[in-house]
Amino acid sequence: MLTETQLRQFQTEGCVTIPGALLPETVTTLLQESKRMIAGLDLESHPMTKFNTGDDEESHVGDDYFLNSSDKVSFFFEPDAIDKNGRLVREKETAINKIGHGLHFLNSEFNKATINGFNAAIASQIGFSDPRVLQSMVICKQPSIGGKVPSHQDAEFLYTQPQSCVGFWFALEDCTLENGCLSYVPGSHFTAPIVRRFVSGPAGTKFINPNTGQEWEGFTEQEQAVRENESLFKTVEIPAGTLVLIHSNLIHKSERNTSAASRYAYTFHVIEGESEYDAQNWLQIPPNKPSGSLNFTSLRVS
Ligand SMILES: O=C(O)CCC(=O)C(=O)O
Ligand SMILES: [Fe+2]
Repeated sequence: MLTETQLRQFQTEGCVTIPGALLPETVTTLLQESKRMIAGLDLESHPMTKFNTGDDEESHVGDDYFLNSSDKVSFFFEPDAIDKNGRLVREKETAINKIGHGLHFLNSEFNKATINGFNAAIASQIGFSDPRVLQSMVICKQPSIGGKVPSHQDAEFLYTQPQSCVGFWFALEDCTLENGCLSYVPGSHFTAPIVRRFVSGPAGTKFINPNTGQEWEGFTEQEQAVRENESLFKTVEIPAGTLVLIHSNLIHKSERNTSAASRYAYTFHVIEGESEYDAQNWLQIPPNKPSGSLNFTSLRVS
């Protein structure tokens, strides 16, 4: 449960940190599980998909491997861990950017950390009536090459009508100023409308203007100013075990990891079952998955 102060902060700022949300032993288990999954990754059969939310033209986010990962445990590499011939230039243990997007139902430890009474109670406190877990991932933020996540709003990627997605982000290692801190513009969930959407179609992935449906033409100067004005961002250092709640419309980002320490985090996104999940969203859940249940996994525990 959130305290009243935490709930108020989420409502007014669009983001709140909840220390001690995971027991230390759960943090250890989830970290071990992440590393076990990476140890089991067979490089020979991997398509070497890169994941890059930056503006790099070369990014391969359109790959089927990425688009079809909603019901899998898929591994995405840091762009800087792969040379121009597609070969890994690091050990796989320090080369993975993220693992996703079906951990919440395919891995029993991540399932327990996701579908439980604590998370369900928070979901109901922040206004969900039918909370559904849509996607989950481990973000590794590897030492020295862990890429920055440019400022964005999660609703750009997980668009529902009305907007409903909330990110539940758990630090599995301390998140510090050196290893890729999160920061956000407090209150931007009220002031910054969603002006672009990341969609997939026959021609691959792209950003479109949600109002016109046409290709997105870039931020206006005013929109850009908010997203690039460092003084508007509030930086949060986050001890391991802390939960961070991120509102669908909140402008947030994270920095490159320039340190020698990794910054593992587990995050899943919840949407309201009664909201319409848009058919153009890049992430589509195949019918009858996971394993015969409804499209999304209900966060309610019975
Ligand atoms: O972990 C990060 O660096 C970025 C996280 C993020 O943007 C999210 O979970 O929505
Ligand atoms: Fe995000």
